[in-house]
Amino acid sequence: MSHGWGYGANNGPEKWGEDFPVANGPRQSPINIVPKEAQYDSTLKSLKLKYDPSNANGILNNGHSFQVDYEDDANSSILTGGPISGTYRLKQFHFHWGASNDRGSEHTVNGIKFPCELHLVHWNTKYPSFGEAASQPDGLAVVGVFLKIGAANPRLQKVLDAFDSIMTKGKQTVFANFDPKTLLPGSLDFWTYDGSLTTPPLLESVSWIVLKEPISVSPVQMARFRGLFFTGEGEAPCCMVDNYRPPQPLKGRQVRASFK
Ligand SMILES: COc1ccc(N[C@H](NS(N)(=O)=O)Oc2ccccc2)cc1OC
Ligand SMILES: [Zn+2]
Repeated sequence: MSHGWGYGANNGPEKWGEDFPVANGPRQSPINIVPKEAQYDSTLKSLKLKYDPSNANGILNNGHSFQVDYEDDANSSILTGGPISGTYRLKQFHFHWGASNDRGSEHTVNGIKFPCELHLVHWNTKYPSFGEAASQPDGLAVVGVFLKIGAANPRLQKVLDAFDSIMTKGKQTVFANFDPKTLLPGSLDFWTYDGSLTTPPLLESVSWIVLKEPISVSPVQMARFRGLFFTGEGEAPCCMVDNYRPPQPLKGRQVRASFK
């Protein structure tokens, strides 16, 4: 794959293994979650997310999704508890979505795809940086939240309102004072398993924490996600849709549940 990775026919998930052989590794993500096969683990702690809204530091169209970045030079926006030990700092959050409401999420539940999935990416502070942590088996923790079609979600509004400034690849704009905790559902019940980044470099360093309860998104709000572009200004426009990797083989991994 001479050109960069993406989600098209020539550079999409089926081709990533050419440049990133770990694509066929033992702990790849996402996966299909089968609740009946998940084992309840009473030793799992409750998830603790403590975010400082003032750490929000801009929103960027990176050509694969859009991401909201967070200052991570102190333990002010952190994840603890759940399946992880120690303290993980929030680095950024981003989304994956489909061209239509029948697809878009990366994880699936009993084979069901959601229209969108939110990822909050955190790194283990036992390592000096995100980059260092990303190469360690216990380096990252990503909280995944499903979005399902329903009433318009007012919590998404601030993110959606920034889209006009980040329509094309490489565009970024100011994005301050935002608490991603407002994007979480009422219940923090979760499934957890050992996995990887779902995009190149597909590093097998992620403790996945997928929340059972989805949050809502309206059809109109989903249409706004699809108005973004993979391509840069002045290039032939290609709508930013279907930026998800399909589920990968479980390869014997156990999925644990924090709830009965
Ligand atoms: C802070 O640096 C990184 C952060 C994240 C990811 N990959 C991340 N993987 S995921 N889906 O498993 O969270 O996916 C994307 C997908 C689209 C846009 C941005 C992140 C990769 C990073 O550097 C390589
Ligand atoms: Zn992601």
